[in-house]
Amino acid sequence: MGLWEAFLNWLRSLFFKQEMELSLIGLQNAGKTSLVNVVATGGYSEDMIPTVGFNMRKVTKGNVTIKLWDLGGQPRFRSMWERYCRAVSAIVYVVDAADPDNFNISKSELHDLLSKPSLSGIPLLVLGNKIDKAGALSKQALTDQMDLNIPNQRAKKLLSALNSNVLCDIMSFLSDEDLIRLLVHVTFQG
Ligand SMILES: Nc1nc2c(ncn2[C@@H]2O[C@H](COP(=O)(O)OP(=O)(O)OP(=O)(O)O)[C@@H](O)[C@H]2O)c(=O)[nH]1
Ligand SMILES: [Mg+2]
Repeated sequence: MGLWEAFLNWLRSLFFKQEMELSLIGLQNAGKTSLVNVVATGGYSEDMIPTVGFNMRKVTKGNVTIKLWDLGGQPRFRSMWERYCRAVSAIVYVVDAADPDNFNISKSELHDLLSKPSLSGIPLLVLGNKIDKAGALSKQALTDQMDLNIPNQRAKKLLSALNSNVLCDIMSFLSDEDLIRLLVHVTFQG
């Protein structure tokens, strides 16, 4: 980063507090609450209980405050997903990349959600979790599996989403290690 740009960023940071809201969704056991815990406290535990309904957590780092809606992934909670995604800055869809038995249902739930007119235009980040496990799909394989290969028009939007502040700020919350563990694909629905 150039000196001038760094200076401008510093100046900006004095005046602007950024706030954003994210919704974490995906099937049960995908690792959403674990991700929230990593972002909020850096802690990770194998001993988790399924989320009933939803949890909300606010995390502040520097000038950025992120409100995280962590939704339950069991079938009985999925009808709430849309309601909690309507007004957010970005949707984070978490997939267990090492659970082939659930890829199809995860894909259909994701595409169901993406077909909702109320959610068009909201950036979507698809995270392939559990890539530490044997047999976890690679980024490309998961992209194919989830049917996220997007035509040219969308690909352009994908690039603009990648460059957008919102997603950059989300990224800056995660350590390199978490990112490598989690990041699979970013796309943009519009
Ligand atoms: N191996 C491995 N296990 C993980 C990872 N992330 C989460 N888990 C485990 O997956 C299990 C489920 O994690 P949760 O975070 O509760 O999953 P969830 O998506 O919040 O589930 P619901 O609340 O039911 O929707 C826990 O036993 C976690 O320890 C990961 O990156 N690798
Ligand atoms: Mg949970």
